[in-house]
Amino acid sequence: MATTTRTGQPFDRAALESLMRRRMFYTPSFEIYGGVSGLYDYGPPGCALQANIIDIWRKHFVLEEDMMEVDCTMLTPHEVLKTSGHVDKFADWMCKDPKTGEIFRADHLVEEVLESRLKGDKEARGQKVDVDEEDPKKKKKKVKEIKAVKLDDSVVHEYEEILAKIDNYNGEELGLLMTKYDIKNPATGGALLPPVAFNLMFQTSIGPSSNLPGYLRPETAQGQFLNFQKMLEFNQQSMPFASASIGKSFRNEISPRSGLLRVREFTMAEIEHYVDPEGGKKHPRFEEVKNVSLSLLNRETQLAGKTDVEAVPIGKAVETKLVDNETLGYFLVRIQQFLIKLGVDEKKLRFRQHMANEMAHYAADCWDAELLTSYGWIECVGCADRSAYDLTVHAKKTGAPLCVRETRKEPLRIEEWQIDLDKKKFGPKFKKDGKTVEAAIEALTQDMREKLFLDLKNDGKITVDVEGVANGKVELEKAIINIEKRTRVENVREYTPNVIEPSFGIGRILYSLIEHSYWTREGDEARGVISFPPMVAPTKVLLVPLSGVSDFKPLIKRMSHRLRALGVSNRVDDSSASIGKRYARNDELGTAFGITVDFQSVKDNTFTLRDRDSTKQVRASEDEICAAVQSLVDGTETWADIAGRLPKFEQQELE
Ligand SMILES: Nc1ncnc2c1ncn2[C@@H]1O[C@H](COP(=O)(O)OP(=O)(O)OP(=O)(O)O)[C@@H](O)[C@H]1O
Repeated sequence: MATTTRTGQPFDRAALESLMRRRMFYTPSFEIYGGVSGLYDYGPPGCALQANIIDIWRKHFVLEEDMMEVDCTMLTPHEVLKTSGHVDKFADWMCKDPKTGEIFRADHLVEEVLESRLKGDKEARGQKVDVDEEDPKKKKKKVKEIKAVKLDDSVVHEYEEILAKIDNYNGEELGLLMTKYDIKNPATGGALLPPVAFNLMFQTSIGPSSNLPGYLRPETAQGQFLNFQKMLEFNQQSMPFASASIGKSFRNEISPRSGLLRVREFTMAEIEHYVDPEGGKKHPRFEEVKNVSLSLLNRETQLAGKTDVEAVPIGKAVETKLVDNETLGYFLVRIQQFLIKLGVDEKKLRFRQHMANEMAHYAADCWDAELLTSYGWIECVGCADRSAYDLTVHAKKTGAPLCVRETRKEPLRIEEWQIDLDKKKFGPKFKKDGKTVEAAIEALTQDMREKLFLDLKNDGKITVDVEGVANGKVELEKAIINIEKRTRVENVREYTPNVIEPSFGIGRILYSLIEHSYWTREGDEARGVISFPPMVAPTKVLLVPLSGVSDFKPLIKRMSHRLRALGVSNRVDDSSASIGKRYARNDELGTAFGITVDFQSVKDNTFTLRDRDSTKQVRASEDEICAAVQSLVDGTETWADIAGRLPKFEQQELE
């Protein structure tokens, strides 16, 4: 997809990809062995960038929202993921070419084929066509592959509608689409088998005896749910509260693609915010954010085959029930604020609501924060209201009380039908079936009890359906059973909290942020610049001695030491390259500032400080420069503030 940089230039993905490789932001894993698709290693700038993103995430969420962080294991026993539903349902649809053995992810294949036909239609109508490919050779090939075939307007509309809701189809529906639109192996034209489910979890066995099957976790959430009771206790039984976790997750993606955007091992940061389901899932801090507008792409728009977004203040979105509740709305705003703090381009951010089929059956509402990149709109954060599903299924399976018990302010008086059994007669009558019969009686609904009360009154005996006993029915006489309406006083309220879950893919955010921050500075040769906010930049300061003169060395050493003591990362470039070249090399890495040591520095201990984006410089004393850098990095001042109060340094020829 053709996108533009922050300065309005056409975005050149090939140039950025080459920069990423050259400067080792990230690189394919096991490359000298030929690599494995969907696995990447991060190099020094990538690691520093990721660490800074995670650091800001911790401050923005864990610290600001007083969350409880946990670090749970990645190895997870089969039983846990069976209970959560992942063993049966965590799957994508794949289809196989029986002739070549090639495997395609069904929804991606339908998407690609329809998109390419739409491109062919554009070509046939003489319109400009974008080709999504970083490798120039492959790009040329792809352009050649586009067949200029004009489609009927109605078919164009159908294709657009399908593409707008491509995440909404199950395997059967994808199979029908493939038949209806004659979708085959794009390379050979060979017919494909119907889509089958492929579970995305990596299976393993824990321990030497291989009798404890397990998986590498596909998300961090389950570990958090299983610790719910302990965390509630840690929080002095007080609700609402949230846990948070950062760590690796693993998914055996059918066709990893688009660099860091679809990989098989990635860092996730997830929050599980537990809320009382009664009272509309209010959030105590909603008032603070209610006027913040978000760009929302709602479900109805997508169902109509459109992608128009609407800017809506979250207060209004919750009031009109477009967003299900305050807590979900609060987190959508906090997610937006976090992404903008990182330096994401606000114009390339939208929140897309999940369609009914796309959401898990138990979810009340779900929105994805999507970022626009040259690969199209990419889901970077999912934010779902998972209702009480997870805690309920784990509690049911294990018997652990994953619920909240609260003393009621006012005791609750409940009128109800109660049943008493005369155990002395009941036991001998039912013998070995006693427990089964008792359980069936216990499980009778209030309506049923009322009916049985009348039967007992009128006939002196009742008949109860009991599964697992002969005939499936038992008879009980007045002498054994008594049914009465009584008042029960409940002092404690017991409920299973609902969960709002914001789930962040750190790699997707990191890559999208790099795309949003990258541009090229025109000059003798165009040079890449990555304009990360100082707080996010992998390295904050580049220290450059004007030349190799030995007088500069102690000053550089001292400055580096001082900055380190302030917690400001810095690197020295004392190579023989020109100052301009040295700055340019670091602009590519996103290094926010440059400090130059020159002859004047030796004389009066003043230094120049250069801003990466504007290339403007100021000159001031060592103390002033260090203080300025610190406030720029922690975000208390901007470059405009610094340039406004420190003397300008005009010697641009240093560039
Ligand atoms: N294969 C992957 N590679 C990188 N990040 C991923 C991958 N799968 C999921 N994520 C990240 O984890 C977040 C939460 O996961 P979630 O289960 O909601 O994703 P998903 O809906 O399965 O994603 P998709 O539909 O793109 O496969 C996503 O928003 C995304 O940022």
